[in-house]
Amino acid sequence: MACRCLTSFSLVSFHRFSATNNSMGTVALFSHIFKPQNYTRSFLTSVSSPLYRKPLKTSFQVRSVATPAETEAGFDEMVSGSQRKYYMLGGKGGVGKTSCAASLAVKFANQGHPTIVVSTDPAHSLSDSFAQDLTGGELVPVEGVDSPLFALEINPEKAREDFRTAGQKSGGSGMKDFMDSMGLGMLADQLRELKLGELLDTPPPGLDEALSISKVMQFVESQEYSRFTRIVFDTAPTGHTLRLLSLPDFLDASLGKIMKLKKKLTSATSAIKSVLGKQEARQDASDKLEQLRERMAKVRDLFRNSDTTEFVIVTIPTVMAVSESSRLHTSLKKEGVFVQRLIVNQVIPPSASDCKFCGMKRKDQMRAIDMIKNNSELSGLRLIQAPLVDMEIRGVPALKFMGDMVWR
Ligand SMILES: Nc1ncnc2c1ncn2[C@@H]1O[C@H](COP(=O)(O)OP(=O)(O)OP(=O)(O)O)[C@@H](O)[C@H]1O
Repeated sequence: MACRCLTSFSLVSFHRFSATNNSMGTVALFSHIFKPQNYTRSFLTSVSSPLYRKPLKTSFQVRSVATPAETEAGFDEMVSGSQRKYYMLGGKGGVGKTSCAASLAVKFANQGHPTIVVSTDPAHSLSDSFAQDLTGGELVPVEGVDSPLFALEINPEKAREDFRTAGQKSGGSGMKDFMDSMGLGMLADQLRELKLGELLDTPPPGLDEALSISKVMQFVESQEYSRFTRIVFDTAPTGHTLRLLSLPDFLDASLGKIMKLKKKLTSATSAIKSVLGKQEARQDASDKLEQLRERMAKVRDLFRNSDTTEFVIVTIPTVMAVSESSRLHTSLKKEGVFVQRLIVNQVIPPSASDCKFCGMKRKDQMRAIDMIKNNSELSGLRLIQAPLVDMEIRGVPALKFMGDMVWR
């Protein structure tokens, strides 16, 4: 007999409706279904299609995953207030970071927040998730949402290429332009002046993160972005993201060293010049470096300000993913980054069928969830369980569907 244990969260009906209705009709259908009071009746009517011989006991299945108060995300609190808010979603590869980030962005936009969703993952999947072409490294409007929602896939491939070609341009002016575009032009000047040009010859490790940081600096400073009240980051798997968060400190320290070196060189040169009687007035470039340091400090403070920024850890109920999430939380705490929510994604709903595989798998998942509850790093976080659905979550209506399950 076919396994029907996941059909309580079935997207099948959604796809079948999509084929015949326009997308707005589909959105309306799903917002109706996912009002808690409508769960039972709507599911019974929507999944009791010829595809399914018997009506499913959906009320039992849905409620058993979704009812405990501790599993609610507290979305009201996330959506309240017009102050600019940053949400970073991160975790192990493949756990559903993009789906959770995209669904959160759709939900914010549908609640009236002009929103940007930014991917800092070099292997982007925002375009796949929204089923729209969002590539190109620029803000692209997402279709099918109520308030402005823009997506941005930061393009590290292009940045690396630009880096290489910029270095080859005559006089290094290309490199200056490139670094300027990242808000780091001053650094290029200083490196060249200090004859540290070779540092600019090959793309340094961390260039992807530096690009993301430069974007964050633009969000903080530029008028162009000031109207957006929610910015959601779909981050890269753990290692990359930790580098991203520690980069402002690293750059700050490097800039500090460069400034010290520069001061030494400047005082040595001016001593020689004064001996030779050639004291000349010159702009104090250290001021500009100092400016850059201040901007870095702003980004660092932004990451660590619990009033404006929250990191949401996404995981799945496996021992390996839970262990990594625990380590991630330790590192985030060390970085001073505020975390209070943990999404456990792809939880198999309790099965009404006799599928042995699903039963075993669910037991295994429940053990991993117990592990979370007993883990000193994770037990204090608000645990949000998101069910495994039986189809890929792609396109705005599907993301809205997911958002209404996860972000309540
Ligand atoms: N709750 C869910 N039920 C079913 N499928 C899901 C669920 N969450 C995510 N998926 C699917 O799992 C796959 C991976 O999801 P997603 O791209 O969001 O993960 P990710 O953590 O961002 O991955 P990566 O680390 O590769 O960027 C996608 O095909 C997505 O549709």
